[in-house]
Amino acid sequence: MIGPAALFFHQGDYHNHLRKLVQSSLSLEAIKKLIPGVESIAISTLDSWANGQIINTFHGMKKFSFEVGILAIFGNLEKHYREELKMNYSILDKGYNSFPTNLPGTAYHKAVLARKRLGLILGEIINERKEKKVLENDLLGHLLNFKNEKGQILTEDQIADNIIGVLFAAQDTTASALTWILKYLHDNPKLLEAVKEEQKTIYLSNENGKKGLTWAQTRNMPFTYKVILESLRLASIVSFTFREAVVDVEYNGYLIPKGWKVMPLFRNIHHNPEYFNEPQTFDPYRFEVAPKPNTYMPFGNGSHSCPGNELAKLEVLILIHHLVNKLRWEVLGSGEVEYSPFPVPKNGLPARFYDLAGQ
Ligand code: HEM
Repeated sequence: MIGPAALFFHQGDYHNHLRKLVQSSLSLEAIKKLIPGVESIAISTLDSWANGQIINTFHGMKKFSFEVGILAIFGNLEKHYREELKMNYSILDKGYNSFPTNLPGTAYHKAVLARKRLGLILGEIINERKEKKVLENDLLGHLLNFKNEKGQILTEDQIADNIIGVLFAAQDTTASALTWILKYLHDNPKLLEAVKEEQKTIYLSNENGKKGLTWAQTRNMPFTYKVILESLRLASIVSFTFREAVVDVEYNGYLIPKGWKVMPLFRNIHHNPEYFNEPQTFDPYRFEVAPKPNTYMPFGNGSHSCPGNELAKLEVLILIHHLVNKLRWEVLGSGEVEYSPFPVPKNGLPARFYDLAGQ
């Protein structure tokens, strides 16, 4: 449903080539340039919540992370394309994990049709780009310009699968992280005050937000950054991954034979008291000391680790900056967790948001 040619389903040469393309479109140099765009998406997202109605925080954050994903992939894409992609992707999103009954009316069937339409829309965008012949530095530009050592280029299907793959990898993960951060800060008023203080100083130096955030400012939010690290540890959004033993491996006296599937459980490592004292306590200050090597892996590890981790942290910092400077929020939901499939506070953390200036 996501697309068989998406990079995370592959290894070897094809994976290496694609990973380089994705990595270079999400490098520090590339994401620096996205700051004004991400900021304007953050501001309009928050403005739409500020009237006190009940918001499903996770759904709201999903809209935000999707728009940021579109920006990183296509740069400034025309509005009608953005809307069509958004509408069809949300149908795909509802059906990709449903029981695969391909009968009219089922979520699965609707998702299959939406996936076909997404392929067509992406085809149109690709053709337009090719006609314009401009060399863009976004992910689509990198995918279109690729040629391997034999001079082969990527097919339209390979490009479409990888675009949908990146959107898939980027959306729920980042939205879940943001939702947990809002919950943890709400539950820990002293920590929220410390974040506010840090962000207020930056806001004031930007003439009450009249000037946009700079790259240097986003790299100098030490406490907010620790809140993000600790939220990723405690929530462990991607709680495990799959690997396959490519040779016989001996581990702790056990033999893992070649070909066996291995499932490293990041959450168990993140919640192990040997590595993180009182692991169930939300304590950003623990990150004043760097964790031991290989005990902190919210973005995975090795050749498939997350190429979007810097963009994810950047967009979270930007959203939190504007959130704490402009709004206060009341959480209405309980503390329970549900898996959809990523862990999210129950019912997406229903909350009311109020404009601080209007009070
Ligand atoms: C807080 C947000 C995020 C978290 C927690 C997260 C976590 C992860 C993890 C744990 C993996 C590795 C899975 C494995 O090893 O099997 C991964 C892979 C990946 N992530 Fe992220 N991610 C986040 C945001 C993003 C964003 C914003 C993007 C892109 C814009 C992205 C793109 C990818 C891609 C393309 C892969 C597959 C890499 C490969 O197979 O080589 N992620 N992510």
